[in-house]
Amino acid sequence: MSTRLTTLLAERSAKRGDFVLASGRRSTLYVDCRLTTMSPEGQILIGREALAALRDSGWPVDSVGGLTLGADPISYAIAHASALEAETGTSGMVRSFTVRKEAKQHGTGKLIEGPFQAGDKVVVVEDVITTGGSALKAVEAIRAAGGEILGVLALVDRQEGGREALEAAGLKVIALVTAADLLPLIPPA
Ligand SMILES: O=P(O)(O)OC[C@H]1O[C@H](OP(=O)(O)OP(=O)(O)O)[C@H](O)[C@@H]1O
Ligand SMILES: O=C(O)c1cc(=O)[nH]c(=O)[nH]1
Repeated sequence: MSTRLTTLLAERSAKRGDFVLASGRRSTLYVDCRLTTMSPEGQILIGREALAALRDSGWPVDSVGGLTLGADPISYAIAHASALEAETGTSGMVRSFTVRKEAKQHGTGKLIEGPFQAGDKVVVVEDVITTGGSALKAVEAIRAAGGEILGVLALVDRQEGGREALEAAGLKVIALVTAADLLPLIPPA
């Protein structure tokens, strides 16, 4: 993990305050990853580093995606980086997709949008893991649609039990940055 990505997350995304989280927990730390993942520099760094982590894992990944919205810019950056890598010749491209929180109520009625295919070997993407509940929701949706889950890739692991919950469900977890990496870089409240 580059110091630059950790620094970007600490400077732009990490906030101290009083926050209610997706799980209903309260926390004095919030990592608004979108401020980093949707920025030009974040897109380049995350695409490059997340793809490198996937390649290092040895997982034969066909596609990446997770529960909208946090996962989306990360998944798309990985797909983009894989296309750039493929231009220089060595590795296969990685498709990206989005898992909606609820199936669309009109049009195609899809829960999973984008070029996901049944039979894909999938890495589930997360921006933040807290309890792991959102990643597990994505895993269920992808399995129900015929995907095979290789593991979970998160930008930030808050180290609050989510990794353990995912591992207990038989899923390997890769995190690019942890709360322990960020906390020393954030000013006290
Ligand atoms: O590990 P968990 O306890 O599930 O918490 C982490 C999730 O919480 C946030 O989603 P949220 O639904 O708040 O936001 P989003 O719609 O902006 O992605 C974040 O993007 C993760 O997906
Ligand atoms: O658990 C959450 O909902 C959560 C934590 C966090 O640090 N950032 C975020 O976007 N969501």
